[in-house]
Order: sequence, then C-alpha cells, then structure tokens
Amino acid sequence: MTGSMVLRTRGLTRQYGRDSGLVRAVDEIDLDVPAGQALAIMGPSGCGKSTLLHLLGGLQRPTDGQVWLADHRIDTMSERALARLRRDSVGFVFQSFHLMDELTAVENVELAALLAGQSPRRARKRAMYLLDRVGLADRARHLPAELSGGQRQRVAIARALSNDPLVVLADEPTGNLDSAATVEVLRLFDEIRAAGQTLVVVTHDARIAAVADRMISMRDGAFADDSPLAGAGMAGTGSGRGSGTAAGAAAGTVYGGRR
Ligand SMILES: Nc1ncnc2c1ncn2[C@@H]1O[C@H](COP(=O)(O)OP(=O)(O)OP(=O)(O)O)[C@@H](O)[C@H]1O
Repeated sequence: MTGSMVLRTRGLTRQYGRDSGLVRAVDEIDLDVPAGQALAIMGPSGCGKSTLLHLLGGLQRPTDGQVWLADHRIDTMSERALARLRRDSVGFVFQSFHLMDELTAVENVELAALLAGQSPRRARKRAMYLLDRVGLADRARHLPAELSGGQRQRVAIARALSNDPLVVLADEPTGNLDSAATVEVLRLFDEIRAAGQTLVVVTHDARIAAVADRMISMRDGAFADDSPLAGAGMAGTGSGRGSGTAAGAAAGTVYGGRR
C-alpha cells in the first residue's frame, strides 16, 4: 500500500554493465512523492536523473528494489499491464519533444486517447481544450515542423495531460529551448503545478526552482540533498501548494484532471 503517495520507491537500484565496468546509475533510492507535489530533480551530468525518471515511469526496469505508482507495484508488472498503466496514468515530456512529425498538433495530442478507445469526437474536444490551455488553439492544425521549439514542447505538454495522468514526468523539458521558450514552458509547468498536478521534472536548469515545491539534488546515483522550497510559483502569489479538495477542485476546473 502506498497511502496517498503517487510514487514510492524502496531500495531502488539500477546498474549498468558488470565487473570493473559496473555503474550504479541509481543506488538504493527511497522516494515518496505525495499527490500534488511538484518535485524537481537536479544534479551533474551522469548522476542518474534520467535513469531514475525512467524507472519511476516504468520505461525501464530496476535491477533491484521496488517502485509503486499509486497502488500498483510496477517493477514486477507484466510488460502488457505496464504499457496500459503508462498510457492511462503517466504523462511524459521529453527534451526532444517526441512528437509525430506527420501528425498535426491536435492529432498528436489526441492520439493516445484514440488508441485508448475514446471516441474521435471526445478525443478531439479534449485535445482542443488542452491546446487552448497551453495557448496554441490557433496552431492546432500545424505540423510540428511548422512550430517553434517552445510551441512543440507546449504541444508535448498538452499531450502529456491528455490521459488525465496521475503524474507528469518530464526529462530536461527545457534542454532544447532558448531562453524565451524556456520561460514560456516553465510558466506552463507553474500553471500545471498550481492546478494540483503531481509533477516530477529532471533538469539542469536552476530556474525550475521557481515552479517546484521540493528539490532533490542527486550525486552518484543517490540523493545528496532533499529540500522543500518555500513560496513556489512564478506568479509570486505565494499561495504555496494547494492540497486536498481545493487543489482537486482547481485541477478539475483548469485541466479537467483527477487528483
Ligand atoms: N544504457 C546504458 N548503459 C550503460 N551505462 C548507462 C546507460 N544509461 C546510462 N548509463 C550510465 O548511468 C549513469 C547515469 O546516467 P543518466 O543518464 O541517468 O544520468 P543523468 O543524470 O540523467 O545525466 P544527464 O544529465 O547527462 O542526462 C551514467 O554514468 C551513464 O553513463
């Protein structure tokens, strides 16, 4: 049982290679991420951030330890069940966007819902709603190649929200963006955070602190520091983290989400 934790790990370990070439990319990590938390994970290149994120999202299997997503133990789950759980409960945002080049923005956003069996009409409606939320309603019929990097990442964020995920996992979401686009994307994460969405963002960008309410620093596959951040929020409202009913209600209003 995970209580109200959206993510939970115990002794989570992932090693690569063997013998003298052995690397413990993630080394016995215990982590609890409560619902509604916006967690930033930072640290030097190679410290294990991406590997940890992949383990949390069930994109990779640990070599040791356990991972739960809500009440689901995912490290031992069958590939098929895990694929379904990822589709239904996790929203991924990657550094290089990973949009389908031949699909328009709205088609990219609605794809997962269509694959999950939602009616085309409902999927389109939700996709248009989310594109509007990320400020791209007028670019819905553009192909990724016709969008700027920041706009592509906003489409990817809309897509990540399309399955109404329990958690959004972002791996260097601003890594390919210029400074102006980075600010745009961080602002969007701030809105998502304020709406009560559980969020884990791996990044090199210290500006992420503005949109997180907890910061973990990693070194050599382990946590070197784990600190709450006061007064999260780019808007400077100082409203802190919504919790419980209020956050759920806000999420319901802004993103139609469940918390
Ligand atoms: N497939 C792999 N095979 C072997 N070693 C790997 C593999 N993937 C990652 N590693 C090693 O595991 C360690 C952690 O890598 P990881 O990509 O998780 O770090 P990171 O903190 O995300 O780095 P960056 O910030 O540069 O993306 C590194 O030493 C890396 O070289």
